[in-house]
Amino acid sequence: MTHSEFRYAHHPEDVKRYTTRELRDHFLIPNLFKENEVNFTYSMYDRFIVGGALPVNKALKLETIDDLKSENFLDRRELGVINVGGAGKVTVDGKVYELGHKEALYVGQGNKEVIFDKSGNEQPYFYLNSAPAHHAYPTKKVGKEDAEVVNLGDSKNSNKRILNKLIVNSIVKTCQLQMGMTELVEGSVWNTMPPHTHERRMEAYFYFNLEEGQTISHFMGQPDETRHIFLKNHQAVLSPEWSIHAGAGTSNYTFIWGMAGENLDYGDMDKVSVDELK
Ligand SMILES: O=C[C@H](O)[C@@H](O)CC(=O)C(=O)O
Ligand SMILES: [Zn+2]
Repeated sequence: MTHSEFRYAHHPEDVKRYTTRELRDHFLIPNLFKENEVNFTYSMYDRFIVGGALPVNKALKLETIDDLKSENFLDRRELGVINVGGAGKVTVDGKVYELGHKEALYVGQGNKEVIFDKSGNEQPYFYLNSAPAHHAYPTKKVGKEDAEVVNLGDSKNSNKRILNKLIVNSIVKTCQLQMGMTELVEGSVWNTMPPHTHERRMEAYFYFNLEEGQTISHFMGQPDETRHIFLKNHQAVLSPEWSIHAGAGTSNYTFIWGMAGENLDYGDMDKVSVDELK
């Protein structure tokens, strides 16, 4: 079964007046994983789709949704998949890709049948990002050993983390999509601090590997007008092009970042220093 929810884009002047409830309704994606369902949130931020597929006792098909008005989901789109659970497999037009924990798959535009399933007894959790695409690039698996690893931060500033570029243009050809995974080292809690914006691209963060009973405060907003949203494990949040996107947990955690928009230049960021934040 497939569910989809629609989200409009927002003007930063309007968001200044949002209540906690409104911020959560518009930006937080609280329920990505439901048993035997594919759940999508279709946003007007670069028409980026955030989703989750949780095949428990049956395989799940990537079905089209009303918002697309296309016969197949990937007729005019590309898809990124990262498995944040146990061993799973994704079958793309008959070809099987085994995806272990923290492994990624790029699925090119034009593929008709995509099936998410378990590989054995373990429970896979497939996190999905999709963006409009105008060219069919080849489908490609990106395993842990294929990742481009960047060490960021230090324990003195509680932001020591390992950034893994997975679906980026130096590793796999894409039209718009960029995805990767950042792992916070034990004792470190801050991601993307110092923060940045990139008006050329929107972004979505998906937080996982957060221990039971812990929480993450995700920070958004223009650098001089910030707001926060408290998140639980397995929740995602949309980041408008005008917004910072950073977080601090009550413990360490891992998160997936996904972006789409004007360019494929990962390093195109407008950096903000911590003393500019308000
Ligand atoms: O535009 C890029 C993204 O915000 C992330 O890659 C940042 C991140 O993972 C980090 O600093 O921990
Ligand atoms: Zn960013």
